[in-house]
Amino acid sequence: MHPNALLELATELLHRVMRFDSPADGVVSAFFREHRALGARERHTLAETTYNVLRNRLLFQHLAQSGKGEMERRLAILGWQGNEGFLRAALNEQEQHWLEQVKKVDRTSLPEKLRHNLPEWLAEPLHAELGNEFWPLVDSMNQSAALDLRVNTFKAKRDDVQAALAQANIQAVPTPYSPWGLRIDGKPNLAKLDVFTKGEIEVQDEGSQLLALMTDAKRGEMVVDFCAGAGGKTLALGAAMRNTGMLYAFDISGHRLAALKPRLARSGLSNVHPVQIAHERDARVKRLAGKIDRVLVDAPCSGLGTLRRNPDMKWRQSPEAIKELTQKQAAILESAARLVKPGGRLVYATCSLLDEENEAIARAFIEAHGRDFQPLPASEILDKAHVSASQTLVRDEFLRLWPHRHQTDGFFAAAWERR
Ligand SMILES: C[S@@+](CC[C@H](N)C(=O)[O-])C[C@H]1O[C@@H](n2cnc3c(N)ncnc32)[C@H](O)[C@@H]1O
Repeated sequence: MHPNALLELATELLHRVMRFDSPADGVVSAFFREHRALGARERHTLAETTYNVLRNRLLFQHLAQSGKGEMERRLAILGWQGNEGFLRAALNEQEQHWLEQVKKVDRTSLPEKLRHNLPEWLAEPLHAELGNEFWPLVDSMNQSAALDLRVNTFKAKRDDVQAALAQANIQAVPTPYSPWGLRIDGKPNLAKLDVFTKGEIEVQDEGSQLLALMTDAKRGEMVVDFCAGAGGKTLALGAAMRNTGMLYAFDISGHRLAALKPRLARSGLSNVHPVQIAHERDARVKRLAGKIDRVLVDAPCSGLGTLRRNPDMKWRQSPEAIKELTQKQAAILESAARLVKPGGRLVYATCSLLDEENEAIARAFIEAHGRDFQPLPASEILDKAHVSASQTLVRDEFLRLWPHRHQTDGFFAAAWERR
């Protein structure tokens, strides 16, 4: 493809993504389906350029002010993640000159907001919470995430999967905390590997694995994954239950639950029952009141812990949207709590970094239900689950994961036992 044609495609893709009306990964996939002739390297350049612009939006928009022509084209030039010579061949003389000038700007001398590339409403609470660790967090969120796998322990052992991957020239090392995890170097295509087609592995961030470990579902139990989505955690819970007992996967989204089906088929689990509910107070939920051993609420949240993978979230979220989410989170937790039987466990989790979606929800819950629910310290649960260095993963009684500290997405979890 002619260099300028690829740059034009990057420009068009940025136009679409930067409407911020739907998630960037979906927009990129739809764009690739429209342009089937694109080769792997071209797709890589387009996707990585887009993500680089999303990560550095404020900085690039500032730098782009000095250039001429379409804004999105200038942003694509600044964020280019392909061959440099190829890019140069796409630029006219004026653009080449502009780019040379822009490269000379001392970025370290720019105002803070152009260096952290976060909206102010997000930068402020993170700064207040983290102090000196704010900048390491910013750096870690601007890098792409490692590829983590969860070994399906119902079907395979971690060592054996690691050896099978090595045979396929894929180097994997055990994840530092989760006893189920392997971390892979690079982003190899896994879909055709035997270990994948036989259901011995699933792609899952180590932090997500730790949420399933916090739930500690056991053989023969009745378990509810209240917000199961496409079932990342459901599959981990089902494997921990050794395919026994009964695991309900609830969600209001039929298409997310549909995406669970092929994963279930690969996993070899037959103890999972996906149920599409209308809302958290659905009659099918009420029927199970007081009967469930473990309930995981992986609540809908701002997703701000996943900025390494979804940098568009920081531009698509707003304080108003988060406020609405917190009301939903409290309502879902309230309903889900009714399912738990005496002696049973309730886990509330998010992939958000914000106190208001995490500790604040957990504390309000315990304030209202302290008589019925006893907090369980996360470090004790994690120790029992053979998670290494559990003390480094918690704050107060809660699990609190940060990309810059733990090389996972940002996660929160609180656990209680029903008295
Ligand atoms: C964080 S995602 C779940 C991710 C999933 N647990 C996984 O591991 O892949 C939150 C899910 O909550 C679902 N949801 C939103 N409102 C809900 C409600 N009122 N009751 C149950 N699920 C809900 C969303 O459809 C979404 O799939």
